[in-house]
Amino acid sequence: MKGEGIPCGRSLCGGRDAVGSQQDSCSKQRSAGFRKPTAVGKSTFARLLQSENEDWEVVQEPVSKWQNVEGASSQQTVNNLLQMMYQDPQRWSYTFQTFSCMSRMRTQLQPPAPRLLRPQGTPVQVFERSVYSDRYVFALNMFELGCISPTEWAVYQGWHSFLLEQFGPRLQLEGIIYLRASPERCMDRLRKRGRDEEKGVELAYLEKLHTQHENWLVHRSTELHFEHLKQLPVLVLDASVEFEQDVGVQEALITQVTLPPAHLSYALGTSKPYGREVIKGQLSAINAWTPRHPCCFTLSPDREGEGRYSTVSGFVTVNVTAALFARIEKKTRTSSRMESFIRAAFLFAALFFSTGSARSSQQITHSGKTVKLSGTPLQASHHQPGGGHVISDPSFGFKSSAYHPSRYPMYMMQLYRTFKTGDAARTKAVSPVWSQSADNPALHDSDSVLSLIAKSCHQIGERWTVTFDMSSISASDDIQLSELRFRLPAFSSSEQATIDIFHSRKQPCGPRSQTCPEERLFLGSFRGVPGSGSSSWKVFNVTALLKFWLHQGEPRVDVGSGEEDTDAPSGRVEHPTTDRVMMVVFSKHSPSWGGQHTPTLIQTVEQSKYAVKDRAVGDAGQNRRHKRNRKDRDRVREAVGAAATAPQVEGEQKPLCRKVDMWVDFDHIGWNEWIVYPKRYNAFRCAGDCPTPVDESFRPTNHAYMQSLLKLFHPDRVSCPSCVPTRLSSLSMLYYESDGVVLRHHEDMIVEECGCH
Ligand SMILES: Nc1ncnc2c1ncn2[C@@H]1O[C@H](COP(=O)(O)OP(=O)(O)O)[C@@H](O)[C@H]1O
Ligand SMILES: Nc1nc2c(ncn2[C@H]2C[C@H](O)[C@@H](COP(=O)(O)O)O2)c(=O)[nH]1
Repeated sequence: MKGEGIPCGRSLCGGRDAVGSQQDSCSKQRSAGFRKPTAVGKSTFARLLQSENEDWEVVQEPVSKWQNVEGASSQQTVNNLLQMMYQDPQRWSYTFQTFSCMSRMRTQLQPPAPRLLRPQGTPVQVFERSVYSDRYVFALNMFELGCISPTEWAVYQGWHSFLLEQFGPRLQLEGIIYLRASPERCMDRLRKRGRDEEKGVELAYLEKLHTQHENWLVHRSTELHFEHLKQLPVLVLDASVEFEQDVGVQEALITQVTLPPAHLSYALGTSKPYGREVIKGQLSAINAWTPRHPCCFTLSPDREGEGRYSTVSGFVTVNVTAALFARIEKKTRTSSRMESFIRAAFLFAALFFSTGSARSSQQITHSGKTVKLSGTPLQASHHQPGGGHVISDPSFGFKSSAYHPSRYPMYMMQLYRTFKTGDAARTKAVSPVWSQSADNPALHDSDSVLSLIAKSCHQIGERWTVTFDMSSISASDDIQLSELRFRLPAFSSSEQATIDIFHSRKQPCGPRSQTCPEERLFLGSFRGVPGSGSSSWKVFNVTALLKFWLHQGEPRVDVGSGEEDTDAPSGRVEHPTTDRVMMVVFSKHSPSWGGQHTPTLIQTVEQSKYAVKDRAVGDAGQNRRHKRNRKDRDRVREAVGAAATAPQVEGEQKPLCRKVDMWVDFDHIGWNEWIVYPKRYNAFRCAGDCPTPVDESFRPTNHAYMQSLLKLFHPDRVSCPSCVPTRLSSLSMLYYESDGVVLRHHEDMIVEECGCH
């Protein structure tokens, strides 16, 4: 194993070649110029995170301490251990790892900054690397390179395990963010940084470090010695993108870190006393956020026995940051704010990598006891040359991307996030945080939010014309609020603007037609003052205008050819629309408006052009899909709660009716391309026998009770009552519909309770 895969041009551990067999093997296996790797952009990204939210504290890696090792008295000679390690790795690697690990330990143990201990807020500590990367990346790497001898490695591991056990939960993390970029990209950034000590670092070394990170965080093949670490959620971000200057990419990355799991706030925000089962259910809901990889938040065994959690005061409701790291804690047990805060410690484990992928998850700590959350890939975002982003399969780079070609509307992601966080009572309320009409009570009745990107936007002097395809808004939508939003510098700098709004839908056209006839309907016009307010989004309430058009209006029809630009008057300026000009419609589906019922998920799927597109593939595709579906079904089956699927030992009593896990991964059912969030959720299901006679705890109907009595007295006459869902809850989903993205609540998606009926 030692030195395996290491380029061996020159010795990495130069200078010690002649010292014994261990050193010999080292010198043979290591390539020359081993210097330090890294520079993926951890510090840069960490600064970004910190600037995003004042509740976040980024604790930097103590590199300066390594560069200036002070003697016992601070007057003594100062040594640059980092440089010594790079210059003579064989001599200094063990010493370096001892020192780096101790300094990391100190950093992780230090109390959070006082500003984080305010009574409000949801503090999160973010560490640049940790005692775990010290061992499972760097020290291991040095050992494999032969720069640390087997004896040194054994000694290192001995004290590392001992100390970590001693400090226990104080050193535990709640999540890992793996910034992933190719070794080549890291090399570029390392050169750009131009640190003296790193001048001799070669690509081969970065590649080796890359492999260590991949083994630990992606392939999960590194042997770990701490149970909690095995469950630790890992969010992989594509750090190869140039995010330093690009606000859009920054937003996309930050959103991935902070996007909350579905139902998190619900889980943490209600005010009833919690029983263990309730907590479990809530945790499962939180887990819904973590698609793809089984498991996540579970109660640790030591919590199981307790049976009852505290009231709501025992919970910290976290806003965005809670997404990754929520710590359930009981105020009655915690003596200080410091103990009770949400210590969402990230480890910037990653440094040097190839194309990105994402896993995310978390661990909740409750006064030293832990509830673990392990995770799944989040969407990784590629920056497109055109300035937009596409969301691709998180495992891109390893398997084919499934991405939606259109821009992933940041606004909707934020709205989803806000909505989830504010979904305290799992009502149908839509959080108005992102709306200027925040105090509009009508919003609380909305059950869907549709965002439409303008098809075009142009300006002639003070007159602005925006065109949307409104076909996805139906008369049965009871519009609660509609906002026209602009984020265009030219618009913001205008003193006055007259805005004309059009609806237009391209007519179906022949396969060869370039220009299809286009019918434009004039919705209305209004005057506004864009320059007011400091927000970058200029928002206008167009609810009345849209309602009028939908229900009473006699729209003016303006038939165009699709080539209207040709006779455009001079002075006309076209503006970009993606993420810049949009209409957001909050509505409630009302049968009274259109005589229909709220669309069921089945109707939604049937009407979805994405789903239709999927069905339209030819026979070959069909066959492939069938095969895949079979595989997927198998996978789904695997994901179903182990307890429920475990084979029954003959004669052993079957478990009684209860709720068990049933993970629905939208990828596995071919819906991943149109569902944005969640990618996976725990729908639960009911499994087990109904006893005869059935008792109250199974919430039987009278009929079921009678049936169970009959079964008791005449076993052959009737079957037992069935174990079925007796209470279901809704799931909020963000998905593409027509040309927009919609946030909608679908009823009866999650089993809350099972019983015998
Ligand atoms: N996403 C990025 N795009 C372009 N340059 C970057 C990016 N991230 C970091 N850099 C640059 O790369 C160099 C190393 O970044 P730094 O944040 O110090 O890395 P690390 O903390 O991981 O060692 C710096 O010069 C920084 O300006
Ligand atoms: N041999 C080790 N080198 C390490 C360790 N931790 C960090 N480093 C190196 C890598 C860089 O040269 C420098 C700091 O890196 P950043 O990329 O974070 O700026 O220190 C270690 O544990 N062992």
